[in-house]
Amino acid sequence: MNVLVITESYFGNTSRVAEAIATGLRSRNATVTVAAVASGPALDGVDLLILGSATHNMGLPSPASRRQARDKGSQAPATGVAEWLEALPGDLGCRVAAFDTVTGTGFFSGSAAKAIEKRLRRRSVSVITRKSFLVTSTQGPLADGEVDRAEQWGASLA
Ligand SMILES: Cc1cc2nc3c(=O)[nH]c(=O)nc-3n(C[C@H](O)[C@H](O)[C@H](O)COP(=O)(O)O)c2cc1C
Repeated sequence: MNVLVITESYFGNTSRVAEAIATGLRSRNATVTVAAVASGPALDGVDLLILGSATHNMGLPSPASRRQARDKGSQAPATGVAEWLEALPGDLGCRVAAFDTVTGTGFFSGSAAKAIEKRLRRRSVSVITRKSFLVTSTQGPLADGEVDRAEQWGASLA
């Protein structure tokens, strides 16, 4: 199975989760590529697409939230998952899962993965599953056990 994991990460935590997901998938013999969304990854030959993003202002990062992240010291990419999805053709032609990183798990924390699911639903693409991973602050690090949880989630997707 060919898997592409795409990440939008500002302080490295979402990328760390993506690598752990990839480790889990590879343990089940999947072929996995992890790519930053700003590199404009292509979907050719992909069986499973896993989209992951930091949660900003309860949803997907925007130009304004990227500036806020930059003010907090991040190396903010100029573009993200929202823009990448916008540029895609209607039918992605593969299964899609989504994940995010959040600083809280309550309703008011929001979820970038949920926003991804919503955007895809508008174009009649369903997300097979989504998961949130907890960071201890805006800059991280990830909460205890989240890397293991990400690895297990990855393995479960293969
Ligand atoms: C501008 C901005 C807005 C944020 N808004 C939220 C939010 O609404 N909910 C939340 O749980 N975390 C929020 N966060 C914290 C991010 O979730 C956290 O920075 C991110 O998960 C870290 O992942 P990264 O290292 O991959 O960027 C926000 C962070 C920034 C910079």
